[in-house]
Amino acid sequence: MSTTPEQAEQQNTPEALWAAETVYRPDLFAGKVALVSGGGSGIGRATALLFARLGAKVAICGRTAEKLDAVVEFARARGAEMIAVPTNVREPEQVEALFARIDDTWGRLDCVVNNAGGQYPQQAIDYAPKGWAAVINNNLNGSWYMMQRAAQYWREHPLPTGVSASIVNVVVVTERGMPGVAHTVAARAGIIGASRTVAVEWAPLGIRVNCVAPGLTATEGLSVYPPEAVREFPLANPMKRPGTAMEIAEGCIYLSASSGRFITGEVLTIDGGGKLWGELWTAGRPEYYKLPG
Ligand SMILES: CCCCCCCCC/C=C/C(=O)SCCNC(=O)CCNC(=O)[C@H](O)C(C)(C)COP(=O)(O)OP(=O)(O)OC[C@H]1O[C@@H](n2cnc3c(N)ncnc32)[C@H](O)[C@@H]1OP(=O)(O)O
Ligand SMILES: NC(=O)C1=CN([C@@H]2O[C@H](COP(=O)(O)OP(=O)(O)OC[C@H]3O[C@@H](n4cnc5c(N)ncnc54)[C@H](OP(=O)(O)O)[C@@H]3O)[C@@H](O)[C@H]2O)C=CC1
Repeated sequence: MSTTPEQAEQQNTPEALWAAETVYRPDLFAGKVALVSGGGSGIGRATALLFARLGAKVAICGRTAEKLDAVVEFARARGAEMIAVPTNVREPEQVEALFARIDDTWGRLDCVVNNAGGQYPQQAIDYAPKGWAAVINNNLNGSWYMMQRAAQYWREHPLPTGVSASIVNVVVVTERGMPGVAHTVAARAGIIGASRTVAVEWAPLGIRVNCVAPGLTATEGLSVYPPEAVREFPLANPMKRPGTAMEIAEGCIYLSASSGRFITGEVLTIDGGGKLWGELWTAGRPEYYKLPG
């Protein structure tokens, strides 16, 4: 299947996501509650809408209330149960309030997709200490506060016997590094390491912890990259196309649902083979690496 960048963008609207084909059955998450961070746009919105289509009650969080409200309004108009809880995941007390709101609303939680994140492209040698700290805080600390609070929630409110709780952390592909975003690769490698560790520590609580590593995916998040880099992005994998938010969402659902019940501590890479072949210069291609001609 070939998808142009323009087609991938068209597939990122709420209407297209709601209508998109999915392999999952409509009642997969009936009676269950999912939390998706960064649910106001991109991969998070696609995942939240897919959970809702599959019968889950869904809480979405992010820093910008308007983006969250638009998703909730869209989903409720189609019969879904969804709430928006504006939250900066870097602030532990806001994370605390988020979990309190979910508990007050539904008294239950089954799945967390920790998708909120972001960075800026720059050659690493020029990072300011404040910039490095901001990216680490967003992607390592923020995701950690969410994971840890979720585990504490399940320790206090165990799910019925035989039902596992699931955390999916959306990271980046770390195997080859990624020029221009060393700060985020460091943060996400930290989350992968923490996930593998707590997958063992939290198994006695019935909690599975996995990661999804998207390759280049056509979302509004790409707007922070230089046009030269964005032009080259779709060529960064053997399929020579960007992934779609729905393709990443279906991976998150696979790990969150009973299909993932024997999977923990794993990283599911969804990148069209990008970690095997392809170049991704997020801050533009340096002169040294330019090809002749
Ligand atoms: C292999 C295949 C895989 C393929 C994988 C492909 C990966 C590429 C595609 C990835 C796509 C995505 O992740 S899409 C998601 C992208 N979306 C985003 O990244 C948006 C969210 N980003 C952010 O919020 C910001 O970038 C974040 C870094 C966290 C900044 O948060 P804050 O609000 O705390 O920070 P700010 O006040 O804005 O900035 C703090 C400092 O950071 C530095 N800073 C911030 N922006 C800067 C910039 N553009 N250039 C230089 N420096 C900057 C400065 O030092 C700032 O200090 P001052 O100088 O004092 O101001
Ligand atoms: N698109 C891609 O090619 C790839 C994306 N990823 C990762 O996937 C995830 C989703 O990105 P994508 O959908 O593409 O881009 P988006 O920019 O659309 O999504 C990021 C979301 O995270 C939210 N967010 C960011 N920081 C915080 C915070 N501190 N607290 C709460 N919410 C926050 C943003 O909302 P708000 O600003 O309102 O808070 C936004 O809705 C990110 O972690 C990204 O790094 C990984 C690899 C590739």
